Amino acid sequence: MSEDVVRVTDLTRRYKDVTALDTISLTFRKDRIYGLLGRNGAGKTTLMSVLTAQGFPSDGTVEVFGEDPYENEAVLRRLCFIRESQKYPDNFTPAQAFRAASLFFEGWDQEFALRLAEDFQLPQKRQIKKLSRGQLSAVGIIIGLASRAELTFFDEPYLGLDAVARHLFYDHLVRDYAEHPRTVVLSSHLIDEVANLLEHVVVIDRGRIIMNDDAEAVRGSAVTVSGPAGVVASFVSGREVLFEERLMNTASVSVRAQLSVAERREAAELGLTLGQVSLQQLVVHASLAHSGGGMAASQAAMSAFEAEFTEVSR
Ligand SMILES: Nc1ncnc2c1ncn2[C@@H]1O[C@H](COP(=O)(O)OP(=O)(O)OP(=O)(O)O)[C@@H](O)[C@H]1O
Repeated sequence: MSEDVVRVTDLTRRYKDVTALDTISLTFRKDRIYGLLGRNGAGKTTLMSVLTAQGFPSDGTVEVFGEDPYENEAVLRRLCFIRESQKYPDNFTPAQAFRAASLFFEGWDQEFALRLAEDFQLPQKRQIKKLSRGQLSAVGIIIGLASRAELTFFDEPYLGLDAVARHLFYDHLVRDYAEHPRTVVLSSHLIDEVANLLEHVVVIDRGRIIMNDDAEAVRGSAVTVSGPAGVVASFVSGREVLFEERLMNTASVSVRAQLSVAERREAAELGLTLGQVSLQQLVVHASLAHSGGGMAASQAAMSAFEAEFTEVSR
């Protein structure tokens, strides 16, 4: 039996003159945590909307649990989609939202929901419309976690959440996932924060997939070499330079490379320092390159781009 819970083939989604998704194909496997990353307007929400039947393809096919999800109750009951701007019925309290969720999701764990509500310090009897922005996000996060849906989408779920609450979310997600494996698709601009959660990374840029790889493989695909500029230059010669920074006579150059033990030893003998390139930097570089930003970017350009890429409105 197939381990794919999602199978998308040549999916295109157009909104009038905007092509939000452009002939993309991908699969999401059972019991993995996916990061769905990309710049503003890349097409992430559109993809999640189509997969959860809240939007429909203009072209191509979408299968979720082997079936077309559109108006398919049996499939939709196995999905949970938590959006950035999640809406609830007027006058609902969190307690009522949890009750409604418990009726819909077979795997709902009320005890877990209450524990999460306590951790997030969520007033459960206050009307949702009176909650703060961060508390509203907490309601969505609790429903997303406690539903234990086989396929859970979190689309930038933490608008307004403070750093403590965001880390609570990450901790609970990882721990609960270990006990109750399922497929989670997390869209986020805070790549460094979520990097350690992700097992697989899908990056979309202007409606196209530009990266679809195991997170470990992505992380291991590059290295930063630092030291005297001339020595660094000759060590990285012939390799694809992702970005570089120079300060006086020293340089720090990130290159696409998986160095062998011998190469690492050689670097050490030359007095060079090797460092990891973060997932965020690699994703930003991929987006920058796809946007026509050229090959190697200066560190300043990278930083500016990174700030723009990871900016979240609060
Ligand atoms: N209902 C709509 N009508 C017209 N254009 C739309 C509609 N929804 C989305 N778009 C456009 O489709 C593109 C993809 O939007 P989408 O919301 O999927 O991006 P995103 O990757 O989720 O962005 P963000 O990170 O900013 O949330 C954008 O150019 C957006 O303006």
